[in-house]
Amino acid sequence: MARYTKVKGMQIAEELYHFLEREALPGSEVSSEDFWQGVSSLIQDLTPRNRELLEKRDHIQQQLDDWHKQHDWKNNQEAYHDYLKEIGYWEPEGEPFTISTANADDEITVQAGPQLVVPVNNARYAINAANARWGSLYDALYGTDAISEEDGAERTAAYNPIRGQKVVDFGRSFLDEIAPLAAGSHADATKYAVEDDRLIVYQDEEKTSLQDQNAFIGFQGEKELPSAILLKHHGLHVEIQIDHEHPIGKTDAAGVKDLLIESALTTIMDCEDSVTAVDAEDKVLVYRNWLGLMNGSLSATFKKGDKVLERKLNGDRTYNANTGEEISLRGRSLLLVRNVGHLMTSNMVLDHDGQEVPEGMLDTVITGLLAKHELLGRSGLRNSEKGSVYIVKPKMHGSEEVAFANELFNRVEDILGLQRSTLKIGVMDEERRTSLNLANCIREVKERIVFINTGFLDRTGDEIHTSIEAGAVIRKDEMKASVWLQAYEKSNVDTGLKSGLPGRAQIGKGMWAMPDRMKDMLEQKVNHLKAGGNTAWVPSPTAATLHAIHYHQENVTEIQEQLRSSIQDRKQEILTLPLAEGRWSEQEIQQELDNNAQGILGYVVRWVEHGIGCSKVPDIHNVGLMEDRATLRISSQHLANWLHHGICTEEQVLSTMKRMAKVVDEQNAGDPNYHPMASDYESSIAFQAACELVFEGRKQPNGYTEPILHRRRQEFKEKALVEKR
Ligand SMILES: CC(=O)SCCNC(=O)CCNC(=O)[C@H](O)C(C)(C)COP(=O)(O)OP(=O)(O)OC[C@H]1O[C@@H](n2cnc3c(N)ncnc32)[C@H](O)[C@@H]1OP(=O)(O)O
Ligand SMILES: O=CC(=O)O
Ligand SMILES: [Mg+2]
Repeated sequence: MARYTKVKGMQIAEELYHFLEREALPGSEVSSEDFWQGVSSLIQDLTPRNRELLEKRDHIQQQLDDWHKQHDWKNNQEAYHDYLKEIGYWEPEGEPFTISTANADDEITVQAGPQLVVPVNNARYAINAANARWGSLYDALYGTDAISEEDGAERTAAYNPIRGQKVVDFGRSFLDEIAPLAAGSHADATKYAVEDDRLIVYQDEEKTSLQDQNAFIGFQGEKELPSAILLKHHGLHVEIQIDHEHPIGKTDAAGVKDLLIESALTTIMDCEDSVTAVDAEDKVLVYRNWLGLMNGSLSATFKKGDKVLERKLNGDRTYNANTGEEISLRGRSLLLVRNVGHLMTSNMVLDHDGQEVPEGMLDTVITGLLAKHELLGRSGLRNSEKGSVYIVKPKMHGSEEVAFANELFNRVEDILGLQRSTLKIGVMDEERRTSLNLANCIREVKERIVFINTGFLDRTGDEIHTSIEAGAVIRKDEMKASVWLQAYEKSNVDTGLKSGLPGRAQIGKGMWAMPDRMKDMLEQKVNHLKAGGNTAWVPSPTAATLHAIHYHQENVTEIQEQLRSSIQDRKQEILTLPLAEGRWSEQEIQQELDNNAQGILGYVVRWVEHGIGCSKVPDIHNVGLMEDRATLRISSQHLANWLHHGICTEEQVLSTMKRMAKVVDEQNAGDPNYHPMASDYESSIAFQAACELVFEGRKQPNGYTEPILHRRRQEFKEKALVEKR
C-alpha cells in the first residue's frame, strides 16, 4: 500500500510528494503553497465534470447497444443517423472558423517531416528519440531490409562491401534528387569544396555545381576540404559528411562517409499507450524523465554488447553559412508530451473524500509544471524557441470532452502562472464520436491546437466496440481498406484544411506498426503525404530517417493546396459499419483467433509481469508488430465481437489462448526473468489478464484495456512484493 502525505485535504503518495517538492517545484517559480492549493481546487472543481463525461460515454454506449439489438443496421441506415443525432452522438456542426494558434514552433507550422513516438519512462529510448532529429541514412539503409540482400548484399556480422556499395548508390541517387548537379551525378563526385561561397563538385578534372545554389546552406571545416556540406530541400536539411580517414570515407572517391539527414522533426514523449504506469512509483519515473528532458539533465547508462555507454541529449549543430556567418540548427527533435486521457483515475493522489483522482488532470498539471523548467530557460538545450508547451491529448469523445480539456488547460495555466494558450494541444482523432464531430472538437481549442492526428489503431478499436451489438465484424487485416476507415482518414484531412491548420498546425497520420519492415514502409508510407499529412508517426529513429525521404519526394504544402478542391462531407461513409458479409471457413476463423490471441498474450505478459508498455511481438506470420494498448484494444475487441456473434465459442477461444500461450512462452524462452504462462494457466496473472480482456471485453468502457491491465499489473506487483518478503 502506498504511504500518503496530507496536503490541503488531499492525500499525496509520498514518492510523488517528494518528487514534486524536491525536484519539480524548486526552480519552477511556482510556490509549493500555490501549487497544492491550485491542485486541490482543480480536483474539487473539475472532477465532477470529468465523471459526468464518462457517464455520458457509458450512457451513449448503452443507447447504441439497445438500438442495434432492436434494428438491423443495414436496412435502417437513415433511422440510425437520425438516432445518432437524437442522442447527441452526432452533433450539429457550428459556424465555419479558422484556428488562431500563435507561437508554435517551425517544426509544427512550417516544416513537414516524421513524428517519432517513444515511451518516456525508458530513458535510453527517450534520449535516443530526442536525438533522432538527425539520423544516419547509411546506417538506416545498411541495417534494415530497405536494401535488398540479393546478389551478395546480405547483412553479415562483418561489414559487407557489396551491401555497402548499394547503400552508397542509394545515397547518391537521393542526392541527385534533392540537390541535382548542373552536369552529371553525385555518383561521380570525386571532391566537394566551397569556392566563392558556392558548392563546387569535382568529377575528376571536371567541375560542376548545383542546379540551384540556394540548396547549399553551409559547411563545416575548411572551404577547400570541408568535413560537412549542408543542403536544404523541402525545408529539411541533409548533411554530406566527409572524412577521408573513415573506414567508409576512405573507400569513397569524394571521402563521403555518410549522409546525415534531418529525421524526427518532432517526437512525442509518451505517458500513455506505450507506457506501463499504474502507481506513484511508476508515474514518478515517467515524470522524472520528462523533467530531465525539459531541464536537459536526462542521461542513461547502459550496456550494449560488452561496452558501457552513456547517452545524453545532443547539442545543436553549427555550420559556416555560405554567406560567412555561423548558423546553428537544432540538434534535437521538438518534444511533445502525450498525457493520458479522461478515463483513468490514479491512486497517487486521493481527493477530499479519499477517492482516486483523474489521472489526466494530474498529468496536465505535472507535465506542465515540469515544462516550466524549459520555458524558464533552465536548460541550455531549448525545446520550444517560441515558449510553448506541447501536450497531446488522446482518446477524447466528441466536442464536450475537448472543451473540458481546454478548461483543464486554462486552469493549469493559471496555477502555473503561464500566459493563456502557452499549453498547446494535439488532438488525437481516434474515437468515432470525435471523427464524426471533428470540426466542433477543433473549434473548442482553436487558440491552442497544434495538431490533429488519425490514431487509426485506437479508432479501429472504438469502431468495433461502438457497434458491438450490430453484428460480426470483418477480419482485422481488412479494416485498413474498409469504407469507414478510408473516409475517416480523408475527412480528418478535409476538416483540418477547412479549419485553417496548414501553416499553423499539423495534420498528422498514424503509426507504421511494423518496425522491421522498412522496405514496405519506404514503398507505402509516402501515401500519408499524398493524402495530405504533413507529419506521420514512426516507431523508431531508423524509421524516422527512412520516412524523412518521403518529405523530399513530395511537397506536402502543394498537396494540401490541391486537396482543398476535393473537400467533401464524408459522414455517411464514416458511419458505414465494417460488418462481415459472408462467412469464413473454419480454418480462416482459427487463423484469426490464433493471430489475435498471440498478439494479446505476447503483449500482455510483458505489460503485466515486466512493466513494458510497448513491445515488438511476432504475429502468426512471424512479422514483428509494434503492440501497444491501442493494438491490444483492437485484438481483444475483435475476439469479443466474434465471440458475441457466435463466430467462435468460449471453449475454442480458451483452448486457442492456451495453445498460443505456449508459443509466446517459447518466444520468450531466452529471457531469464520470464515466467511461462503455460506452466500454470490458473495462477498466471498475465494469462488471466489476457483472458479477461477478451471474455469481459464487451463490458469494458469503450473497449479500453486500461482498467484490466492496471488492476492486473497492480496485483502482480503486490504478489511480487509479498514473495520478496
Ligand atoms: C497506437 C499508438 O499509440 S502508437 C504510439 C506508441 N508506440 C510507440 O511509442 C512505439 C515506440 N517504439 C518502441 O517502443 C520500440 O521501437 C518497439 C517496442 C516497437 C521495438 O523495440 P525493440 O524491440 O527494442 O527494437 P529494436 O531492438 O529493433 O531496436 C532497439 C534500438 O532502437 C532504439 N529505439 C527503438 N524504438 C525507439 C524509439 N521509439 N525511440 C527511440 N529509440 C528507439 C533503441 O534505443 C535501441 O537502440 P539502442 O540500443 O542504441 O538504445
Ligand atoms: O494513438 C494512436 C493510435 O493509433 O491509437
Ligand atoms: Mg491511440
